[in-house]
Amino acid sequence: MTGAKAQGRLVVVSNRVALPKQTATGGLASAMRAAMRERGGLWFGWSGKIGSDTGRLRRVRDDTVEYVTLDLSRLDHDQFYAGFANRALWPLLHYRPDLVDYRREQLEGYLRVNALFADHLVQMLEPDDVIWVHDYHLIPLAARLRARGVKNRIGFFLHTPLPAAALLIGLPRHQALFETLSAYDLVGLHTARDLRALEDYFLHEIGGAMRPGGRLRGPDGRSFRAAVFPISIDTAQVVQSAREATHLDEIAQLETSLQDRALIIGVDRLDYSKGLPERFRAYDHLLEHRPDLHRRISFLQIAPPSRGSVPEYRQIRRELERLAGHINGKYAAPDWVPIRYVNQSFPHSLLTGYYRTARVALITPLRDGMNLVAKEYVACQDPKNPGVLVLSRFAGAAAELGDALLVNPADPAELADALGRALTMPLRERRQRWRAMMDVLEKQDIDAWSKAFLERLTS
Ligand SMILES: O=P(O)(O)OC[C@H]1O[C@H](O[C@H]2O[C@H](CO)[C@@H](O)[C@H](O)[C@H]2O)[C@H](O)[C@@H](O)[C@@H]1O
Ligand SMILES: O=c1ccn([C@@H]2O[C@H](COP(=O)(O)OP(=O)(O)O)[C@@H](O)[C@H]2O)c(=O)[nH]1
Repeated sequence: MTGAKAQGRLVVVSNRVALPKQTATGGLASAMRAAMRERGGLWFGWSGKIGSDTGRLRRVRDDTVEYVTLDLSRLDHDQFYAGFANRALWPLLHYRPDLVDYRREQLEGYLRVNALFADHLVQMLEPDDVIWVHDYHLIPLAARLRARGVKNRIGFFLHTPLPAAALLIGLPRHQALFETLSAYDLVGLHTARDLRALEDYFLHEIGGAMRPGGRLRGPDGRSFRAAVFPISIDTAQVVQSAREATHLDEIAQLETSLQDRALIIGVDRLDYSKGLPERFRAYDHLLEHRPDLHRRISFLQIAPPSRGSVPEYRQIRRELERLAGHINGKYAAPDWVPIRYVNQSFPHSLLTGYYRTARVALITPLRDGMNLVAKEYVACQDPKNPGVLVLSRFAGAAAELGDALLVNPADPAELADALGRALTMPLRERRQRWRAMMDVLEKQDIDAWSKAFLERLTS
């Protein structure tokens, strides 16, 4: 970090901002909160509020971080956040072209809000600031800043997967959007697969080139670096939080309610990318084929509602209610409920206790940029008696956590087998797998991630 610090204040820009004392249910907010705590600086983004006008600024200071947030008007919110970002880009980036609902006026709203972010930001910037922009909501922001004369170093990190170029080109006006990445100095991605997709897109779809030294050149002649920086968690803090949570009343209550049954846990925003219906069907499959497990296990799925203004999210919520009801109706006994399905968010400190109580974590997104819950689950385990992580091959975390039981989430039988194996895994094997994953998380924590990115950006 020293290299970056010498170059001035850190200015983070993201749509979602983790304001002090707010429960942050998304990984970007959780991770950047931890990263900003270490470094300090300015964090600029959406306030999370819809006002009568776009543009009202709110300022809060908390220790070393100054938060400046912007209200969005209903129209801007609907076109930018609930529209182009989450009805066109999100499904595209998660390999779901069938769900992409592209509308030109929403793209225009998206570009308008990016220009507005640039207008406000320009007024707050100092010449030595290092600017770090986050995620698919703000892809064209650097181009808008450059057009306003900003010469500072600007980095971009994509928190979602980047799908194959063949999918990216299906988006109308894709080049006008994605070629603006060349206005950044550095573009960071979670995995080598995402980086390959970016290179392939620039080299083979839009007439870019690879320059000697590995910089990518866009068709506009600007060049930038692109590299892999897998995001992580504040490992030491999460370990400590899980130890402390063992004393919480809520954890004792959960343990009492389990009556010695093994707890399986899932924690996901209610999002179609998280593979929740497939997971519920796999659990159904397990109960159907393993009657010996009835009454001996309990599955807690925490799924806080997310992006409720987007129709696909309301639909997945209805589908899951139906599936949970179906499974409980089929197998429940007067003293046993197979699925506890909870549409509520919990403070991070309490979640760490739930993770530690669980014998198995079932984390099976169809596609996920990283999935920090997987990493948090591992960090929260009791080293003497760790639980088992069942993890989708298609979560970015699988690239680093190869000692989890890796599964294809689309196959309920494969998933059910992995779950059965996790529930009976001998202690020795659980410890070996946990130790190998913990070694990764102790070395690659959130601090190492932000240092690596910022050092590369400022070198
Ligand atoms: O801001 P929301 O619309 O409420 O959504 C929450 C966040 O979801 C996505 O998170 C991603 O970032 C995580 C950290 O890198 C990563 O582990 C996960 O795989 C991603 O899904 C989204 O990318 C964020 O912008 C949202 O804030
Ligand atoms: O009730 C909840 C549910 C989730 N989270 C946190 O939200 C983040 C979710 O990040 P992840 O990368 O797994 O997925 P995303 O939601 O960003 O797609 C993790 O830090 C969770 O601990 C939380 O604090 N409370």
